[in-house]
Amino acid sequence: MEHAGEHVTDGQTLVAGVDSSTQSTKIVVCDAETGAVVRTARAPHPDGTEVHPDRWWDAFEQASSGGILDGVAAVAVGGQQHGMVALDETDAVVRDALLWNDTRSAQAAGDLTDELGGPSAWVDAVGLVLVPSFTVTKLRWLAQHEPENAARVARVVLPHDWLTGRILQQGNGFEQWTTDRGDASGTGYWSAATGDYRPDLLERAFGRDLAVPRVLQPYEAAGHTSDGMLVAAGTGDNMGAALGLTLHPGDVVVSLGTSGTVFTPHRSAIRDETGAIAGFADATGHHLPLMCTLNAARVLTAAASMLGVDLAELDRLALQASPGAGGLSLLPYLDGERTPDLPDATGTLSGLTRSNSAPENLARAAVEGMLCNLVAGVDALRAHDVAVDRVLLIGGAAASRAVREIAPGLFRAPVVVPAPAEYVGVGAARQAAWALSGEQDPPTWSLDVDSEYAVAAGDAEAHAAVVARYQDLLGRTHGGA
Ligand SMILES: Nc1ncnc2c1ncn2[C@@H]1O[C@H](COP(=O)(O)OP(=O)(O)O)[C@@H](O)[C@H]1O
Ligand SMILES: O=C(CO)[C@@H](O)[C@H](O)COP(=O)(O)O
Repeated sequence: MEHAGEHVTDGQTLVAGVDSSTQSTKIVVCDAETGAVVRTARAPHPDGTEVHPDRWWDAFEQASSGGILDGVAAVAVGGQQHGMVALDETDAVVRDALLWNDTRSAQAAGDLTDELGGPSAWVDAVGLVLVPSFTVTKLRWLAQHEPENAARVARVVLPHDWLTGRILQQGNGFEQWTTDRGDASGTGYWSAATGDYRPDLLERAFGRDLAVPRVLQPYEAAGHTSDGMLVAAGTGDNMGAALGLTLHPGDVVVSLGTSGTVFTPHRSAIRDETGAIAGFADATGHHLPLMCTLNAARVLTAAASMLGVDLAELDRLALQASPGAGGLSLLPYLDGERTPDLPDATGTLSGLTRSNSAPENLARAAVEGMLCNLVAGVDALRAHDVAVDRVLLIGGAAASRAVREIAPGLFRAPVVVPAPAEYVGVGAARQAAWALSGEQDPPTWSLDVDSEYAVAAGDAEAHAAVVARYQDLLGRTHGGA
C-alpha cells in the first residue's frame, strides 16, 4: 500500500478517480478545474483470473485508508472490463468473478458464435467477435459448468459497476445497480451502435433472463454517499484512460499494463469481422475501437525472471542488442492470447542459434515480441482508415526505456510518453468533475508530456523486417490466426 500527496490549497474543489484494474487499485485525487494530481495511493490485488470482488473492496479500503478521499466532492471508478460479477437476489456475490483474462469460456465463445451464425452475426448485433474475455461467454460457461451457482444468479454486473455500488452502499446512497456505455459495450449483450441491451443474447447465453444495470449517461451521477460525495457513472479502464488523456485526431493510445491495448476515440462504430478491433463505446458518448492482448507488461517481467535480472537491466540488455535480436523471436503468448484468439497458446522462442544465444537478444526479443502483437492492432486501425499520427504510450511498462526507444520503429509512428500518471484514474476523476459540473462537456484538462521518441533514422527497414518476421512466425506456428 502506497500513499503520496501534495498540499491542497483552500477553495480547491477536489475530485477522485479509482482505477480498479487487474493487478491493483490506484486512487488519484485531482483539482477539478485543472486536473492537477494532488494525491495518489495504490494497493495490490491478488493474482489470478478469478477473484472475489471483496478483494477489490479490500484494496480500495487500503488505498483510501490514509484519508485520500477527505474533502473530495466527487468520485468515479474506472474498472477492468468484462469481469462477470454474478449476484443473487440479496446482491450477495454468488462466486468469484471470472476476469477478462480468464480463458475457460473459450468453447462457450465458439458455441455462441456458431449458434448465432458466425462472427459477422455478433458484429452486427453488438460490434464484437466473441472471445473468452467477453462477459456473455462467461455466463454461458457458468450455466453449463456450475448449474447450482447459476440457479442462484439474479443479476450480473461488471467490476466497475460492483465497486460503484459498494461505495454507495456504505451509506444510504445506493438506489440501483448502474453502469455506463463504455463498460456495457464489452459485455456481448449491449450494443454501442444502438445504445440498447440485447436481452435475447443474454438469455441465449445463460438460458434465462437476468437483471442488468441501468446504463447511465456519461455525465450522470450514480448517486451520493451519506456524506454527500457524488459518485459518477464510472467506466471501463480503457475508456477511463482515453478520457484522462487529451487526445487529438491522429492520436492512438497504446497501453502496456497487464493487458496490452491499442485504442483511439472515434465518432462512429468500427465494424471488424476479423475480431482484431472490438467496437467498444467510449466514456463521452462516442466510440472507442480497441484491440487487446492478454500479454503485455508481464512478458517483460517473465523475460527478466528468465535472465535473472531486474527490469532496468532488461532494458539495458535489450538496447544493447540490434533490431531483430540476431534473428531470435519470441511469440509472447505466455497466458494464452486474446488477439489473435489463441486461448490455449503458449510462448514460442524461435530462431535460436549458437550465434544469437545471448542475454541481450533474449531481452530484445521479449520487447519486440510484446510490441509486435500490438503493432497488429495499430495496423488494424490503419486498415480501417484511422489516421495514426502519433502513439501515446501509457501503462506500467511505458516506463521501460527499451519499450520507448524500440516502439517508434515498430509502430512506424512517433511515440509520445505523457508525464507518468495513472491515466485510468485521471480519466475517472475527470468524469467525476464532469458529473459535478452539470455541464454538457467534460472540463478541459491539460496533458503534460514527459518525452517523445521518433523513428530512429536508418532503422525503419530493420524494424519492418522484424514485424514481417513475427507475422510469418505467427502464420507458421498458429496458421495465421
Ligand atoms: N519500468 C518498467 N518496465 C517494465 N514494466 C514495468 C515497469 N514498471 C512497471 N512495470 C509493469 O507494469 C505492470 C503494471 O502496470 P499497470 O498499468 O498498473 O497494470 P494494470 O493496470 O493492468 O494493473 C506490472 O506488470 C509491472 O511489472
Ligand atoms: O479486457 C480488456 C480490454 O478489453 C483489458 O484492458 C482489461 O480492461 C484489463 O485492463 P488492465 O488491467 O490491463 O488495465
